[in-house]
Amino acid sequence: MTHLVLDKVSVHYDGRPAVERVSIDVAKHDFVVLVGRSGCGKTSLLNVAAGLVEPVRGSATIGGRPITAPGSDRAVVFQNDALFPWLSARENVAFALRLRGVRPDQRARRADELLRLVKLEGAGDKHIWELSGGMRQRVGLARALAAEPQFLLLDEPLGALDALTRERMQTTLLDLWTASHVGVLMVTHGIEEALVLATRIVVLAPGPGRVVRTFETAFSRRYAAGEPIRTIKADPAFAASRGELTDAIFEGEAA
Ligand SMILES: Nc1ncnc2c1ncn2[C@@H]1O[C@H](COP(=O)(O)OP(=O)(O)OP(=O)(O)O)[C@@H](O)[C@H]1O
Repeated sequence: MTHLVLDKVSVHYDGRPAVERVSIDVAKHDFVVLVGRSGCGKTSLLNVAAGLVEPVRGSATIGGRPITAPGSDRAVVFQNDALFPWLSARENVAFALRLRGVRPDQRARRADELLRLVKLEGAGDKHIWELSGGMRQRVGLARALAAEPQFLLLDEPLGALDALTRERMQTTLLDLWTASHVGVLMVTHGIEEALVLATRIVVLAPGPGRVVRTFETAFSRRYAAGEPIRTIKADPAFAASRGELTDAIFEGEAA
């Protein structure tokens, strides 16, 4: 099985350490979430995985091959992803299909399949400026999946959304992850979001960024197995994990 592996990665900016010796292993079917206080290096690590930042020490590999640049095996989605506002939702997704070399006569059908996957069936003709924030973010995800990546790299993809839309998008993300068999590496500031989505949570601390705890979690697999998200969140085990994760994030911080 293909793994995306960061092995003892250190990142420096202008000679100053931002991340020290962090190791993360994402297999296909994993949903690994990075959490931690501001400045602990979450985005830097995602950028290493994306091939946008080169570590000063350690290695980043995918399927054993070094990551040296962005590649079609990884798709990145940011908080405010730039879609083309003058194109329709379908055309935005079709654009990514064109880059992949999909034949013109197949693009619209495939784009509609991807829009269906993110629950935007029927919105293909709408222009981006006609869509809500949550709908735009779903177009961004459909476009990312158009490249048929093995791994999705998500940097606060739901951060700009209102609380209710964000909650709904969490289950959309889980549905996508289940249906598309991609490995996910995601950054979030949301503690509950991390618990809902992750199969593994990596807690980082700043000064410089390092791993302080790793949690294996089962809530997202329970959702994937058919348990309703409300039931999962009402489980006392969920509240207990939330407390434990919060403690791990703020451990060592002056009260
Ligand atoms: N391009 C850059 N040039 C210089 N310093 C940088 C650069 N990018 C990040 N840093 C520094 O590296 C450290 C880690 O930043 P990074 O953005 O990876 O953390 P983060 O955990 O994602 O933060 P946040 O939660 O605030 O988004 C910070 O101290 C930041 O100031």
